[in-house]
Amino acid sequence: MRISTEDKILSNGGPGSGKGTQCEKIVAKYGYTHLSSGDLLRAEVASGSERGKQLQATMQKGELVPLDTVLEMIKEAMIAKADVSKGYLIDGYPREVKQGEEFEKKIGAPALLLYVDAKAETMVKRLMKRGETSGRADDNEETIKKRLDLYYKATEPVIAYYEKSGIVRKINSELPVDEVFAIVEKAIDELK
Ligand SMILES: Nc1ncnc2c1ncn2[C@@H]1O[C@H](COP(=O)(O)OP(=O)(O)O)[C@@H](O)[C@H]1O
Ligand SMILES: Nc1ncnc2c1ncn2[C@H]1C[C@H](O)[C@@H](COP(=O)(O)OP(=O)(O)O)O1
Ligand SMILES: [Mg+2]
Repeated sequence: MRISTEDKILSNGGPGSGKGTQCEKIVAKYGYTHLSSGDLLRAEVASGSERGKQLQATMQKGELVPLDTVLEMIKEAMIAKADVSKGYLIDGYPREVKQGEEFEKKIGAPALLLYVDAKAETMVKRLMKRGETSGRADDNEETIKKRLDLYYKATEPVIAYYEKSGIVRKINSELPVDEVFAIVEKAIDELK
């Protein structure tokens, strides 16, 4: 499956930076198909499948699930929406450079990477707050710390990897949600 470049936007950034929040607003305004790797994985866990049980254990530890699993899920979800999609907004993928390389090989190059950026301190605060109601097994102090460490080690290099192709737009996510979205809108509108 190859999907044209202009039909793919990536949303990346640390845990709790605000990717999901901005993606929701993008979907409401632009009608893209939102595919969050974390949501896809949590749906698999919720299904109670054997594969889901293994994923659950990995996610609870704040680690990355195997590349093949997550790429296969994204690909399947893209195919399922191919007829109706006005373009895809892929959230939380790639989380390591290797995932980016495989994505380019199997699906194609993206047009834009929204780099949703917030300070570590801000992300921890937001995740602890989210944890009060999210019911997510990974929104606890210990796992948050591991996710942050892994983010700086494995995922930040992804941003540098895409900088080379000039598609990265850094979004200051320290601002209130609507102000963040104004920056996001500008980045997307520049594509047109
Ligand atoms: N710009 C913002 N200002 C304040 N709180 C925010 C902002 N963006 C997101 N949040 C809050 O931070 C938490 C994490 O946001 P979320 O979108 O789930 O992040 P991610 O998908 O990157 O983990 C949520 O509880 C959300 O309401
Ligand atoms: N692309 C990917 N590769 C490997 N593991 C992934 C993944 N996307 C998500 N996961 C796993 C590990 C993450 O810690 C967990 C939660 O992901 P998420 O919902 O995208 O987190 P958040 O939105 O808080 O950044 O799921
Ligand atoms: Mg999210």
